[in-house]
Amino acid sequence: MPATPSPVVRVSHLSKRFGAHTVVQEVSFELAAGETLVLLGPSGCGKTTLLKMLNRLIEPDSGTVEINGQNVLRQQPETLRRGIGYVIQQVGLLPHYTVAENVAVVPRLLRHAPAAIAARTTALLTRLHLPPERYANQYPHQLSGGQQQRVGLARALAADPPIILLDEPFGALDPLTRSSIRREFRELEELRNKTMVMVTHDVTEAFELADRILLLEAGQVQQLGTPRELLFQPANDFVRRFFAAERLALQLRTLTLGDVFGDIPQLNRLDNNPGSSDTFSIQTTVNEALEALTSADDASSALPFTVAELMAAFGQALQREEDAWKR
Ligand SMILES: Nc1ncnc2c1ncn2[C@@H]1O[C@H](COP(=O)(O)OP(=O)(O)OP(=O)(O)O)[C@@H](O)[C@H]1O
Repeated sequence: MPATPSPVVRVSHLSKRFGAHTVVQEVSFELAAGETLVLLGPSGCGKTTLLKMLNRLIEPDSGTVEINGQNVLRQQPETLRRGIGYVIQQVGLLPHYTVAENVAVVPRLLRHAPAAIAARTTALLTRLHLPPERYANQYPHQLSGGQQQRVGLARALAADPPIILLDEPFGALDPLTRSSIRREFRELEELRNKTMVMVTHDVTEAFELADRILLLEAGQVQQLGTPRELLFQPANDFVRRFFAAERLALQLRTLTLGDVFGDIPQLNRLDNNPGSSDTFSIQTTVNEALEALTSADDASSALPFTVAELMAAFGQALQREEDAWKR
């Protein structure tokens, strides 16, 4: 059997107290390369404190953090942080530096060659929908909140760190901008192979971006698992209640056409049809298919079922999930 690759991040029994208040309690998890873990939970549950212990912005009282098998306490915090991208809600761009200069901060510290830095900056700004000829020489105050957030992301990616920590990266944006940046973020080639830990208190965001979710309450792990596990196999009443208000929306986003219709021939045809394979597949979520079927354009003509058929199949799939869990 091939050896299991060792985790990129390993957190063991991590705890932190502020005065008499235990903010993070005995938290453990491991992250494989390329995995996205979302830290989710109510305000004040310890998400940010946990995140900041990964790059030593906060030192733990007990427990260990290992990155690539090395205890972070044995590394210089500055060296450690240069190898880990960090994106925060407040963005923290340097106001008297241009966009390009802000993006280049870490590569300059790392003494990358100027030509390489310029090429990387241009590529990243282009990829993040900030055409460099227009934005490279602008200052942060000349940008919208969404654009500043993109520059913050470009800066975190500039030195190509394998690990990225994100603390409410879209928190300051209005809901529409937020959801469109989130879509871009999901599709960004630069992020495909990164190992990421992201803090949010937005349940939809967590479900859209996470491979696994770590749900915290009062510093304690309530459940660690895939979005689907948290939704369909809640570990306790807290987990169940946490998702109750948005349960239907999350179920629609979690179950796919493959889940609800099984392996039916029409769906296989979808996969094999070059005209539609980019748009719909058995991995398309019920939510995406529903949006297409109810939209004004004719994207839905590629779908071999109606809204009513989709909803009926969705209802049956939910029942199957619940029955499987009861067994
Ligand atoms: N430096 C500090 N000194 C004392 N208490 C702190 C400090 N930092 C955080 N806390 C407390 O620790 C608890 C957890 O804070 P933390 O910021 O980690 O929570 P959070 O889950 O990220 O919250 P939010 O979603 O509101 O940002 C809170 O009760 C907070 O008041």
